[in-house]
Amino acid sequence: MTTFAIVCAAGSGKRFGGKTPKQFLFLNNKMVIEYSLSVFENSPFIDSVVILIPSGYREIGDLLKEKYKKVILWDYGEDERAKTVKKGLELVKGMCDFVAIHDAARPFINLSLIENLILEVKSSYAVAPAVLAKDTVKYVTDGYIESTIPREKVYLVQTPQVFKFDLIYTAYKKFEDICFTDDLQYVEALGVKPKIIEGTSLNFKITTQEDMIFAKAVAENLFK
Ligand SMILES: Nc1ccn([C@@H]2O[C@H](COP(=O)(O)OP(=O)(O)OP(=O)(O)O)[C@@H](O)[C@H]2O)c(=O)n1
Ligand SMILES: C[C@](O)(CO)[C@H](O)COP(=O)(O)O
Repeated sequence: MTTFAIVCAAGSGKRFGGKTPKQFLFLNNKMVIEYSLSVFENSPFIDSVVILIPSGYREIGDLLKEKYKKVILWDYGEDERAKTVKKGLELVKGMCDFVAIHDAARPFINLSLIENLILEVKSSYAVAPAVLAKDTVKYVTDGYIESTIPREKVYLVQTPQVFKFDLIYTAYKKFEDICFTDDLQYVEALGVKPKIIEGTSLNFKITTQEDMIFAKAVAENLFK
């Protein structure tokens, strides 16, 4: 059984701001993207890695391919995350049985998370880490609360989202005109129920400048 990781690193970071995409900023002595690449590199459950980058960043693509032996190729992504993923799926078609789709902007994954996801995907075909909402959750329209959602049923879903390749490829093909915000939704749209396993709050996505303050603290204290 062959498992590839597709690392989505083609975003421009509009909400984060600045010139350099957030996934290429340095945290201690390596770029944000390198934290997850290191974990994939060291995981016995991942065979190869493909990276999608923004246009204009060829040097970084070459550097990462040189430094991480499992990175077999990089290519340019597209203007929407979903389109970037679709391109990645086309690139690895016919090469793997399972695929782990990951946000480069989520640096703090770990080896046991990868192991748990890969063990689970063999029976559930679509699986992702998620964390239960900690705060009370409100459904709001125009600034006013309409209802309170039972928080024991609300999970915040993360990446890597791991799939049987044929399932996610079929789903992306069928709904190729829709840009969902995560990959599970393509499978859900087929009528398949993906599995959730326990994630960790450390696996947050660096989206805004505020997140970078937390990322620096985590990198400094836990990942040095
Ligand atoms: N066209 C895109 C958009 C996003 N991504 C990647 O998908 C992940 C999650 O996306 P997000 O946090 O939204 O990143 P950006 O799109 O860069 O941010 P923004 O939406 O603020 O522009 C990131 O690793 C990002 O690089 C991608 O590969 N291709
Ligand atoms: C895929 C994802 O990280 C799951 O939480 C998220 O949906 C990405 O959303 P974004 O708008 O591309 O940041």
